[in-house]
Amino acid sequence: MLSISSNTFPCFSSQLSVSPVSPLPCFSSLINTHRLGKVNAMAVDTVKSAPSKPNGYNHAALHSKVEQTAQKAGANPLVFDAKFLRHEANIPQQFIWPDHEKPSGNAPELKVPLIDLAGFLSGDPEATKEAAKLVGDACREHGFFLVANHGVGSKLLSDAHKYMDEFFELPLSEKQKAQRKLGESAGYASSFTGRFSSKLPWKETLSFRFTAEKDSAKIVRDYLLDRMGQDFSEFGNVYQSYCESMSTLSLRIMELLGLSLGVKKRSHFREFFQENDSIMRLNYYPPCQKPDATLGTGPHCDPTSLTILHQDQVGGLQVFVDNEWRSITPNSDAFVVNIGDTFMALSNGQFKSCLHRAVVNSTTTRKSLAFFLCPKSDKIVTPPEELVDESNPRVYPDFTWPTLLEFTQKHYRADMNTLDVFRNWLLQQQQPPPPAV
Ligand SMILES: C=C1C[C@]23C[C@H]1CC[C@H]2[C@]1(C)CCC[C@@](C)(C(=O)O)[C@H]1[C@@H]3C(=O)O
Ligand SMILES: O=C(O)CCC(=O)C(=O)O
Ligand SMILES: [Fe+2]
Repeated sequence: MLSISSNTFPCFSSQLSVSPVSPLPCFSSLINTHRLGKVNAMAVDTVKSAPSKPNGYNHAALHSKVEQTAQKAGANPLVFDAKFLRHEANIPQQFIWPDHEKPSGNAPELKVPLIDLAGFLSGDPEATKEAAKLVGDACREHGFFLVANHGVGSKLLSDAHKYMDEFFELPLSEKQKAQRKLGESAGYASSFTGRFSSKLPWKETLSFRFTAEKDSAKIVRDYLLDRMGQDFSEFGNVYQSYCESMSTLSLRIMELLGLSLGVKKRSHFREFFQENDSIMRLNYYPPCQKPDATLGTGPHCDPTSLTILHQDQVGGLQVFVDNEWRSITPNSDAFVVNIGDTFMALSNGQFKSCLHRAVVNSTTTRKSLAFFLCPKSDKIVTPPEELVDESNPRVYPDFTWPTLLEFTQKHYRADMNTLDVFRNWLLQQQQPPPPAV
């Protein structure tokens, strides 16, 4: 029988009153885990949720207390070893999501537009106009669309899936050579057992940084070789090429987004992201014997700018539209593209960063490859002036991506309210201090 006694100290309890730059360390006592040893927890909580987005999802119940769990030297952390857990009839309590967030039955399909990029990529003006219109409609409605004839080779895609399988099938100790450290966004994580102490996602992830800057030409390859050793040279080459293709594709999509928003210079957003500093993430969802009790990835809006996702044939991605969860049917010839919070801010709120999640199943491992486009660190996230006027005043204050990234890695577990909470926090920082007494 699983027993957990979590005794977290609310380090930060008052609303919007924390500095995300210097969290106070605060330790709680042991959490006993299902034959998995013990973990010492550090609860770094944070800012509470701002008023929810008007999409009908039950935000009220989703208070955004972040519990980030740190390992204290000498303690055995909770370990998510899918080799064993995939067969367990009873899953550890930490993976059981609250009732209002549990996946419920069948999610009807969401028909998102499939945009054929062939004409646009070859410079056909009519095809470009048509693609920009479809993209614009989808982004104003929910922010999700598919792209086909995207120019990414099928061999590169199948290699990316093949090497991903090989990596995640390695023994846990091998994968842990690339262990992700607390507060960092790169590395291997078996669930987020060292980071959160409840609502754990039923997944393993491998994340790494990609930058389009010329002097970091082999950043992905070098990282993977450095962490995993020379045997990973082909793995490194494949993911270096994959990220380069994703960066190129996302810049083309940025041009379409510029056209559909009607900005004066159609290359505005393409240029903004030219030297992007992005995150590549491999999501590996093992089977789970209690798929209705847990989630592979919890409900969230991506804090990043644009996500380009390739999901395998298993299915599990769901989007919250018109008050219900809807599924996006896998299509191996297409990428799923979605707007993230940072682009929502860049479009002055016109394009939606929509709530989504990934469910798991009891029989089949599922994989998805997510490229999260992010601006270079010094770029100010501010909408072009033509998107701001008297009837469309500024919705979000200026910020830079590293500030939002740090917010999600250290202070606020990304969910459907990240952008609102972040905006309120930024606005609060800008208030003059109260007069001295
Ligand atoms: C900047 C990021 C944080 C997350 C990875 C990228 C973009 C999406 C974020 C995430 C997927 C949103 C859901 C919660 C999260 C913790 C996860 O389940 O993976 C988020 C990622 C993260 O913080 O690691
Ligand atoms: O696996 C999926 O389909 C979605 C994953 C996701 O939303 C994410 O990694 O941000
Ligand atoms: Fe996502």
